Amino acid sequence: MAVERTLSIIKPDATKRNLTGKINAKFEDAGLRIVAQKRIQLTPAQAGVFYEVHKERPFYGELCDFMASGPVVVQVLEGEGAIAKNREVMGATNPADAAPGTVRADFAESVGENSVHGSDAADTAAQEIAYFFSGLELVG
Ligand SMILES: Nc1ncnc2c1ncn2[C@@H]1O[C@H](COP(=O)(O)OP(=O)(O)OP(=O)(O)O)[C@@H](O)[C@H]1O
Repeated sequence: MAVERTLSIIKPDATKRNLTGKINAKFEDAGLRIVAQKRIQLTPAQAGVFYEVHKERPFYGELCDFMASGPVVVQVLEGEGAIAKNREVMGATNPADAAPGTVRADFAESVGENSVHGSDAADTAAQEIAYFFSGLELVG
């Protein structure tokens, strides 16, 4: 399987509860290497651009406000099959459906405030990484 990179976000509900280290431990234990990482505060408009694909969904406004409600940690994870592996470690969108031991099963508060984001495909991963990181910030 090819080595891939994926964009991960530790969302405001998780940074607020000091869960960054525990979530990163799950990524690293699964063989994902954190090759770039920074803590930033998004504006609702910046969150809106990131989640543009969801703009027709009823929860779009709520989602943008939530993503701007506190700091997020944006990070690039690297490893074999990293995109699918990260989504496996994250668990289902709704924590009630997430498999035991996943980030969302252990930490998410609701379907909206669900602790993490992860890219869903190679093309979106490339776009999402470029939204937050410059080439200079990405070391192998
Ligand atoms: N019914 C809902 N009510 C409120 N927020 C929601 C709802 N469904 C999804 N969301 C929010 O929108 C995000 C994107 O939804 P999507 O269906 O793409 O889930 P996902 O692919 O598991 O999550 P992500 O894109 O964050 O990795 C979710 O992670 C969640 O924060």
